[in-house]
Amino acid sequence: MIEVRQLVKKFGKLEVLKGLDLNVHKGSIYGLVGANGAGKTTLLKLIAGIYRPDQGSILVEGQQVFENYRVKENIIFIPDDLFYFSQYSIRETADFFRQVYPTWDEDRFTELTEVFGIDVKRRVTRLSKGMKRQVAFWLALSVKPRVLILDEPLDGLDPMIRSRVKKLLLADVAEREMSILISSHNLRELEDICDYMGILHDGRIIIESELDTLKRGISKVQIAFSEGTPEELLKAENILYHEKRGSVHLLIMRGDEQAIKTQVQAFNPLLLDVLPLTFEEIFVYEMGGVGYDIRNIL
Ligand SMILES: Nc1ncnc2c1ncn2[C@@H]1O[C@H](COP(=O)(O)OP(=O)(O)OP(=O)(O)O)[C@@H](O)[C@H]1O
Repeated sequence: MIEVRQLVKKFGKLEVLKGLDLNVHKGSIYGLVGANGAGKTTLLKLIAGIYRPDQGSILVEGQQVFENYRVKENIIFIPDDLFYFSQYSIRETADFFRQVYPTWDEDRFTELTEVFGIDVKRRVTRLSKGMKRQVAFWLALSVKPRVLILDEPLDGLDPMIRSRVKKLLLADVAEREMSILISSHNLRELEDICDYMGILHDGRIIIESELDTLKRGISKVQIAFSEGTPEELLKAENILYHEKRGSVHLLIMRGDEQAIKTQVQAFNPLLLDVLPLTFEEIFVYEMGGVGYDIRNIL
């Protein structure tokens, strides 16, 4: 659905994206994460066709995006900093969307009044920050795009609306195979809704995986032994991180839960706990591998 190959983007001398590859499958939700300034917004703007790539290609449904209005008609981008025409009411903004997007669904717009419930005569720029964000989703969902690109999307929505918007997004993915690319620092929320994850670091996607696969392949292990610790176990190649707290060893190990249990039980531990990592822990761990401090998450 979205295929990004060897993408390079520079701002003056600053090379933000350095040959980046990314794949979003049709009908999936892809969570894009990375440190502040990693280049997430830049990447989303490139995929939405707002920026021109310096090198590489961005294909959406097999077609280049930049200056291709046919493809852009099927893409909605909700940016972090929303833009609305200053004099327009919600109704006038909706009319503008109806003219721009051939897939605009007026019935859906009316139906969604029940969810968003803001008077359509109100001028959008005079609404609160959260209400402006609600209008962005209201309009986006009424377009029924094939691709939805969201930059820090749910920030500022109250918990009730947040949960309803998530349900609406998931329903569109399930029913119409809409694809969503979503950038957020809220890893718990991403873990709830995404099926793929990509970690952007130093201008590239350093890890791209189905979330389940990512989670199955790595575990947090707590072990203790009645007598001395078997050095042989601690030398195992699949141990990615080791720390001793009192008599308990905390390990991050690659491998599925059963394989890890079999491996460790051979050394007769007094205590053995194999726990899944949350996506937040996996992210912090993987970033640890590229120079971040991970001690505090264990
Ligand atoms: N229009 C621009 N002109 C010059 N530099 C830019 C421009 N847009 C972004 N940058 C720079 O590119 C880098 C990546 O910025 P970007 O906004 O894409 O990061 P981000 O991953 O979205 O960050 P955050 O998580 O803080 O929102 C930063 O160093 C930023 O200063």
